[in-house]
Amino acid sequence: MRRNMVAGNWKMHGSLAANQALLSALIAAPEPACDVVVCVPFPYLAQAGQLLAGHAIGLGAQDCSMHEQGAYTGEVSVGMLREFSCSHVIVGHSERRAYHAEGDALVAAKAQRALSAGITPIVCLGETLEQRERGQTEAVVGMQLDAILHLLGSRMHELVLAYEPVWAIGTGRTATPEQAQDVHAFIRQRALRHHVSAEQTRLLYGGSVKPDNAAELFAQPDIDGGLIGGASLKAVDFLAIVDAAKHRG
Ligand SMILES: O=C[C@H](O)COP(=O)(O)O
Repeated sequence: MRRNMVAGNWKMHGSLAANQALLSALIAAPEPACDVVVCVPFPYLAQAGQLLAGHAIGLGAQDCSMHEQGAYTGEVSVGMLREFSCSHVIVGHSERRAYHAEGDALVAAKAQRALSAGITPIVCLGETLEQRERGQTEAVVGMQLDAILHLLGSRMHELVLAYEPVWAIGTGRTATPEQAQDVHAFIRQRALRHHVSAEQTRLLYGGSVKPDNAAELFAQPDIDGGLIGGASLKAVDFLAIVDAAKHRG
C-alpha cells in the first residue's frame, strides 16, 4: 500500500518572518497521518531545517544541479542540499521547463543525481493547455516519463512523480478528479511498457489543489496525494489539504 504524501512548493515566496510564522503553525498542528514535505527557496533551507528539526515534516528544495560540483555559477548541488538535511527535491517543474528550457534528459539526470545523494526526487510531468486541446496529453506525458524510465526504471519505486497539468497551475482551474485519475493510471500503464512496475511509486497531483477539492482528488485510486503551490503558503489551507490526504497509508 502506498502512503499518501503532500508536498508544499513555496516557489519564490517567503521571508524570514513569514517562514517563521508559517512553519511554526505547521509544527504546532497534530502530527500528520501522511508524509508531509515543504520545498522552500534555497536561502531559507537553513532556517526551515532548524524550525522543522525533530518534527514530522520533511524539508525539500525546488531544484538541483545535474552536476556534482565545479564551475557552475548559480547552481546548487545535491551534496549541498544533503548538508541542509533535505529529504526531497523537486525536479522538472513546468516553470523550470518553460522559463529555463529544461528538457526531459536534463530532468532525468537531475533526478538521478538526487538519488545518488539519497534524496528523493519529486519529478514533475504535465501537458500545456494547447497540448491537451490537441489530444496530446498522453503523448507529452508519456515522452516525459520515458526519459525517466530510460535512466531510472530500475529505481522507479524510489521516485515520487507529480502530474501537474500546466493549465491547472496557479489558475484556479483544477483538473477534474477523473481527468487527473486518467493520467495517473496512464503513467502506471506506461511504465509497464518498459517492463517496470510503478505500483509502489507515489503519484501526486498538482494544479490548484485547495482545501475544498483535495479530498475528492486524493480519493482517486491512483492519486497518492498532492504537490501544492499557492495553498501551501497559508497554514490553515495547507493543513486542511494534509488532513484530506490522511485516508490511505
Ligand atoms: O508545484 C506546485 C504546482 O505548480 C501547483 O501550484 P498551485 O497549487 O499554485 O496551482
